[in-house]
Amino acid sequence: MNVKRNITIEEVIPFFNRTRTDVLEVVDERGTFIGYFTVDSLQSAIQKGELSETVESYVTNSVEYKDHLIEDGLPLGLLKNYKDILSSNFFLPIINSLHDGVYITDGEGITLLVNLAYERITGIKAREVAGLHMDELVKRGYISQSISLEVIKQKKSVTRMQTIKGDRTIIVSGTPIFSKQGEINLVISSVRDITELLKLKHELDGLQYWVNQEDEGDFLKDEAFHDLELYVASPKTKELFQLAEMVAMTDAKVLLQGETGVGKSLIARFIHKKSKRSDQPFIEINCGAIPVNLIEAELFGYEPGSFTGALIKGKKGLLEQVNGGTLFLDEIGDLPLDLQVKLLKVVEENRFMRIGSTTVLEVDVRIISATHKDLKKQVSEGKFRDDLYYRLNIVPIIVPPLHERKQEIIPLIRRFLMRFNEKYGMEKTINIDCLDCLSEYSWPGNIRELLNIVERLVVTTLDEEITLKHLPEEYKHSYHREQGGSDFSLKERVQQYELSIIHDAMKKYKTTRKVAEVLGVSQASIVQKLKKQQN
Ligand SMILES: Nc1ncnc2c1ncn2[C@@H]1O[C@H](COP(=O)(O)OP(=O)(O)OP(=O)(O)O)[C@@H](O)[C@H]1O
Repeated sequence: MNVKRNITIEEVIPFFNRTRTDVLEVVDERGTFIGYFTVDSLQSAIQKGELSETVESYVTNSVEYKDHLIEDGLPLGLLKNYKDILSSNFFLPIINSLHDGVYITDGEGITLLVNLAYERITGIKAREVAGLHMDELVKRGYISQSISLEVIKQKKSVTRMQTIKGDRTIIVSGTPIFSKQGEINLVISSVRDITELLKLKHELDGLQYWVNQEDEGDFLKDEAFHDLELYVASPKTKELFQLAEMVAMTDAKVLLQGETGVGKSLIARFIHKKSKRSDQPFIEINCGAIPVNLIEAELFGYEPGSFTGALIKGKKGLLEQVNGGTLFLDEIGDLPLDLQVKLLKVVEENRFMRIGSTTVLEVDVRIISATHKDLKKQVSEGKFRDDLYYRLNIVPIIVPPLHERKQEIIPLIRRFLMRFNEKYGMEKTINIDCLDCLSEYSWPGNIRELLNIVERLVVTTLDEEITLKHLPEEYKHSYHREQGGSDFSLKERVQQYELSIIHDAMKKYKTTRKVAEVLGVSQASIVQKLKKQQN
């Protein structure tokens, strides 16, 4: 802070108050430095009653005052030595009183200061790292990645989520402090342990779930839900089941659409249970799983000796067996075109003939169909008859994939955990990081996959608590990728990355042969990598 040489002692007093300094620079009219005006001079001028004198008459040129000048709130002379400031009796207690961890490096990445909270959160002691370059810390394995170095490289603030000590999740935010010349003087990184926060978040999710349960009232208490072991864990799913309940009252044909494992069969059974046909049979046939030449015989039945391999007495088809009840045609998109014609007759008139018979049989069957394919596209490609499509699709019910109803993941895990604990007489729990990781996973196999992994974890985990280390690698890829770092070696990380590429490709191309072709490696290598991961 500088003052003009011709201002009076009286006028200079507020400058001392404002800047809390004890030395001011004095300049001439052109701004050229001519000396210092100190608080001692001020005192002596006041004692002498020379308040109307100019500061120039009290100017001193002694260089000892230079270090007392205040710049950016810090004494200029001391600015040369951050270590002294940072380790001063004034600064250390302040920084040690913070709940968040603080890590300070200079502009080169040399560790200057680590506070107590940092030691507590990371287990890394200040005396072990003081004076070390961040590169060295990474090399010695203290940390997997240095945020400070990234800040220095990018010349801007950087924030990352990291896993430390295997089970703690932390958020590290590094901020650069620039000099007037635009160079980085210091990098201040704050470290917050968010494990507890995540726990709270998931407890809240869990709570929300129970609140929803209360909210469901009679809807959930209905025994149809319990018989089917069906959980309604979000308003979206509730709407879906309310729609299903409404159509259950009628005989309207329902077409359920959605990815594999989302719960289409379950909804079909729910509709049946809620309908007036509930005490009649419910029969499910998977049109994609039965060989084409057998579907016809299965559905329509046949007369004695109508084809080679037929039973002597002939056979009742499913349509006859399910008379009065509900027939669920799963994977309807796989039904061959010639059978679609025959099915259309049943759908339109409730009439059909057994194979090898000329007698028309009449049945009263409700048909619910389902598909994971885009049936409309199949119609436009000539693979599915449009008349049949419109007949079956009176009420379309679209079941969204699990990754679109993320808030259901944790409640479902909890419910399935309870189910399998009960089934296997166990008392397993799942820790919060594991839940967090599973809630970030993409669930290509939807609820079926979730059900299977929870059962597998309950049965195969020896510890009482299921943690991240018990999860198969494929469930951890996106989690580690998202967190931008982990305590894994480079080799492990490369392997994880490689596997995530294979998994993404498997989702797209379905077969190991095609994936091998696309990725330019042998099929055996893909199979081997996937197998290795499962072991
Ligand atoms: N809301 C739910 N509550 C409890 N379990 C569910 C729920 N939805 C689905 N499931 C379970 O997930 C598994 C897969 O469901 P389902 O067989 O109905 O799926 P899908 O869509 O018919 O699959 P696909 O197309 O492969 O036949 C089943 O074990 C089912 O009981």
